[in-house]
Amino acid sequence: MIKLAKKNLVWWAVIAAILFMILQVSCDLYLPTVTSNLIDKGVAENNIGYIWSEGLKMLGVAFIGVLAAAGNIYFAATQSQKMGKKIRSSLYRKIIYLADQDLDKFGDASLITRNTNDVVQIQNVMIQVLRMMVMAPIMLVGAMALAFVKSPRLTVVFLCSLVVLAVAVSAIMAFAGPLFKKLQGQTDKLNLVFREGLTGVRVIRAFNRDKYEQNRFDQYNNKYAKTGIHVFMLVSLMFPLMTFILSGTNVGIVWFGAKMISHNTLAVGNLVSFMTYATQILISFMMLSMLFVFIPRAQASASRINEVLDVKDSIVDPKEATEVKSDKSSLAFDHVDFKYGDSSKLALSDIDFSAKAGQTVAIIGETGSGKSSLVNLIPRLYDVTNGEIRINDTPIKEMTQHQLHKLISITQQKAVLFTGSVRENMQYGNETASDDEIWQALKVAKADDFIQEEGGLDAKVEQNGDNFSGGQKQRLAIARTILKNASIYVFDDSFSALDFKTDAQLRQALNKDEKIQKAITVIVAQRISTVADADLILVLNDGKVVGAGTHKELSANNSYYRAILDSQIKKGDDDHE
Ligand SMILES: Nc1ncnc2c1ncn2[C@@H]1O[C@H](COP(=O)(O)OP(=O)(O)OP(=O)(O)O)[C@@H](O)[C@H]1O
Repeated sequence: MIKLAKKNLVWWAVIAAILFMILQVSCDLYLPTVTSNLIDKGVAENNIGYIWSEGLKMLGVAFIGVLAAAGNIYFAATQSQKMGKKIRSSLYRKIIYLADQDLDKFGDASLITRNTNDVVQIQNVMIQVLRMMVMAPIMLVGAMALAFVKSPRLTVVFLCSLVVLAVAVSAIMAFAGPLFKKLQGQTDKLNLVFREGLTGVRVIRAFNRDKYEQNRFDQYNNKYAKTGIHVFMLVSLMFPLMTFILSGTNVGIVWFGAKMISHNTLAVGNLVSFMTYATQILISFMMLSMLFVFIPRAQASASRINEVLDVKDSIVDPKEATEVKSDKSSLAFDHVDFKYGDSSKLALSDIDFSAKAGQTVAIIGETGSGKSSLVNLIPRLYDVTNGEIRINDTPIKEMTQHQLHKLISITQQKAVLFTGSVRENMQYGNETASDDEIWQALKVAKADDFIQEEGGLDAKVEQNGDNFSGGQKQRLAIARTILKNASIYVFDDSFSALDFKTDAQLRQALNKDEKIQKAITVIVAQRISTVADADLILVLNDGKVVGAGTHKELSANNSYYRAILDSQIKKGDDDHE
């Protein structure tokens, strides 16, 4: 947590909070002495003038104490909120640039918990540190010294209470600390199940699994609640325990104090102030103990946050980037092998092909054959294991990711749209695109008709684009892709949600588009009809290229391609029957 605090502390707010706290504690420590003077010199000697002046002094000191407390709370809260904001910001920035394999390692639910719940834990503890951790030691030492001055003999009484309190609090802490850590882990699990249920709600209903999912959620929810009850029961035990020990201490002080008063070795005022100091000492001790319970909990959160922030970028930019020519597009895979993370099996092996400006490369193959893995290597979502990929004759590892991504425009297998207007979504890859250009792209993507019906470019796109059908979302994503000026356009199974007629019309329009004609198009598809016009078709099987050529060549002599072709002709016949 210290590492996180060092990077994100707002120093001026910390210093202001500490100064205000010192002022507040000084007032709190001075008040019992004023009380004692008021009783011994004012009340006992019936000195009305003295009572007035000390009374006003008391009010003044108490008022300054209240103002100081308000100042401390203000600056402690400012520091904690600003620190939380900085941590959330750094986390978000880190997550945006995390390589896909690292994102997969943490999982969405855990990353969300780390950016919300874990940051809140640190914020809460930061406020307490700036209040209690500053207040308690000063108060403890100050009150002990002043109490000792009032009566060294009576000090023995609260020293005994302090030992009892230390034993009780340590016992509670020993149980509560690990439970707090467990609670954080269970929050992760709960969020994971909740998120899965939320995203898969339609599947759950369609498969009648609502009871099963509800039970699964309840299981984690119960575990979380059970740990929560244990932990908070333990912590709330502190307060009655503290009251009990405090009352016992006061009884002891009054008992011995009364005897000392009867022997004229202690003044009444001193006994009253002594009791206040004893209370302050025990409260300070209690505050410190509470901090030792909460700090480990925040520590667990801090390590979870650091785990993300400390991830070494697996996709690294070169120290000195090469200038990339963008006048003539080219794409080359040079004997590329690729495997995921620690997997022992290659997902792609010996992929070797090249394409020039104006050409279309199509990739076809069974599900799981490695099509998406292959296109994900082009924008360096993953790095190749062996071999090299070159764009416009420059190895992609010699460009910065920013340079590389400027050269590529991609439509993913699952269309992703953002909340906002259609115009905002379209301008995502080309901020300066005019309305005319957007309409042109929508026309090519066969999306102009339904956008017109929806009310034009200002039409709303709801969360995940849920107010559009699957096919409409695909067409919008395709329009966004072609609106961007790029050297390579990648369509990862983007035509799958379109009907045959729209698919054919869209590809025809794409072929006529000037921008696309100057670039290279990579199309991943399942249907032969989608890839038949391509200049080069790669047939993938189990991560290997088992056929490469045009539709005519492959239909004539490639058994894998023929098998796909036959199955689709057969399916087409069946569909017509
Ligand atoms: N993130 C990942 N981590 C580990 N293995 C993966 C990952 N993504 C895919 N794979 C594995 O890599 C292989 C190729 O998957 P890929 O998604 O590239 O196939 P695909 O041909 O695009 O399939 P589909 O047509 O179903 O989209 C599969 O065996 C899959 O299990």
